Amino acid sequence: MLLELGQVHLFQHWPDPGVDDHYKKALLDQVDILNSSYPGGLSSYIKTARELLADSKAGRNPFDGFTPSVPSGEVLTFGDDKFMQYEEIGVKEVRNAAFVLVAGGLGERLGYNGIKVALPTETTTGTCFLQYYIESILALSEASFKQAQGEFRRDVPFVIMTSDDTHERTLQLLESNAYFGMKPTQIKLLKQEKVACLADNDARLALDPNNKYIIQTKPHGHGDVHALLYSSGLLKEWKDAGLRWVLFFQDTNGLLFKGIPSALGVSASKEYHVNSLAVPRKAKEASGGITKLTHTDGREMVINVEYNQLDPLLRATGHADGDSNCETGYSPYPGNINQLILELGSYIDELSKTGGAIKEFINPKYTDSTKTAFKSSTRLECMMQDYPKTLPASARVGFTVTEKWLAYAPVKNNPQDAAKVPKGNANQSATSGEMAIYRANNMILKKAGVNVDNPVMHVFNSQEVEVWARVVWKPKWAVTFADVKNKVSRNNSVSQKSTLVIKGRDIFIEDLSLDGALIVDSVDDAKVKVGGSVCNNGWIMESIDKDSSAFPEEIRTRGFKINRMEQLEKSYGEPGNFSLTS
Ligand SMILES: O=c1ccn([C@@H]2O[C@H](COP(=O)(O)OP(=O)(O)O[C@H]3OC[C@@H](O)[C@H](O)[C@H]3O)[C@@H](O)[C@H]2O)c(=O)[nH]1
Ligand SMILES: [Mg+2]
Repeated sequence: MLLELGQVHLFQHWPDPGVDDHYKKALLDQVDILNSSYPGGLSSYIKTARELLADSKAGRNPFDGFTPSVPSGEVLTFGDDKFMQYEEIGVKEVRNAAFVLVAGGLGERLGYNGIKVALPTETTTGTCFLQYYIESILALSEASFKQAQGEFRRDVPFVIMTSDDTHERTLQLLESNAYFGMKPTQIKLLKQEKVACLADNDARLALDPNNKYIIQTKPHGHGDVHALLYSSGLLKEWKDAGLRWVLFFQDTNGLLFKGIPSALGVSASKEYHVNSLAVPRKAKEASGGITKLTHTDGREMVINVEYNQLDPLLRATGHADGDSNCETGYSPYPGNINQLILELGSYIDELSKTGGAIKEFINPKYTDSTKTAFKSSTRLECMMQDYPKTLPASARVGFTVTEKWLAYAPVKNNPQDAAKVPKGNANQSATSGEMAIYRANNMILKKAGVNVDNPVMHVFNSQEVEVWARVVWKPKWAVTFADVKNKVSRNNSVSQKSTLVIKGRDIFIEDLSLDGALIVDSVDDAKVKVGGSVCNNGWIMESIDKDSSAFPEEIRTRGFKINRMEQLEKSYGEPGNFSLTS
């Protein structure tokens, strides 16, 4: 097969039989993996690569013939009637959903030594991303099944796509934490394989510079998730079990689940086959723009245009300013946060046609303008949000825009790069990601009638951030705004220096005046009223030096530590009614 595919160079340097046989066999084992893990096998990979390499050499781009324009979608405002209705519908639908986390990326921009899902979302409680995701899925499904009295309770499936870079450590994180409360059978890990590198325009496979019996490989991108789900047989299993929705999300967004219920409500109400979540986007931010593309032949699609392609596309189609803000101070194109909600039936139909293959792209770096040689080997790549590109015109493809403070604060940049982000654009660092969680929780409490102090500005790791009271709650306390409103009543106030951690489910905040740190926990059958005046020295945030070896990497990367001076900590371990009033 390899000879037919023009890959004779892989063998030309081979010594006589009997020499290095075991390396030669290993090469063929590797070929076997590369062949079986790609939809259509290596022949399909090489064919596509030749086409895309020829297009790239000729300077044809995938957007040729398309004109971009601003699409219209569902725009939500946190806390209004429509938002709350969608949340209610969305929670109901969770029992028919499966969740998929793509976590195969190394996070080169972040430069963290561990896996990204092990990073703390915030350091008040130290909850890591994976724990937050799992507890959110559990809390949402609990809320969903509660509404469906008597209905068969299934375990809402959770899939994590890993890669060789993340697989072992993800598994270890789950195992050493008892799967954060999920049943081990509820979670499936699917590992993506890397793809073969290409050495030249003829798509000759590249050999590892240090070992001529190994084909060099690189990541193929998060688009692999579709082929993996399809070939795993899980989609069919889910369909047979009556599921309707598959929700995709990424590895480091501490606000991720705040936008899920309403967006799922939008999907269900509008019967969207594809619903992408978006937030207002600042020009030049590293997030793709949701764009309507109209082709000269009449074709139309609403699709993500990746951040590195938006500016050239706009310039090539008569927008001299390229990727720039409009009069609103934002890019007119909503920013893709890569949380996708797919309707399972149409998803399976589509993947049955494509085998899970996603439209790919190639990005070779040429040595010179003749475009005959590459600086280093290249490979095909694909993105999960490109799934709609092959859909028929009849597909219902929409998107939902929510406020940025509510739904998106990823941790993607290391402190040095985050400090260079233009003022007004998101830092996307561990520092800003943590602050965004406190801000969102304060904003939500404020909307529910709590008197919260305004934030103060602080500089940590050379980034200026708003510091609000450190308010954190477990997902089981509230998954929707209606839950928050139900658990907060009368006159409450929280000062800026405060820390409020709510760990139990039935904790009711009533006439609380907090100026300090308060941590409340309770078992599920305890009902606790939290009120009165709580005043203590609290937990103070102190700047630290990001280069000081005195602190672990998780702390250095945010530029502050929490000094736990004094707190009121209460835990209710027995069922019954309790009241904390001081
Ligand atoms: O091969 C891969 C690459 C990445 N991933 C995962 O895919 C997710 C996204 O990866 P990155 O964080 O590198 O993505 P980027 O920041 O480059 O862009 C992504 O998020 C922001 C959106 O606006 C972009 O449209 C989207 O492509 C992560 O969860 C990562 O772990 C894989 O699972 N496999
Ligand atoms: Mg990336």
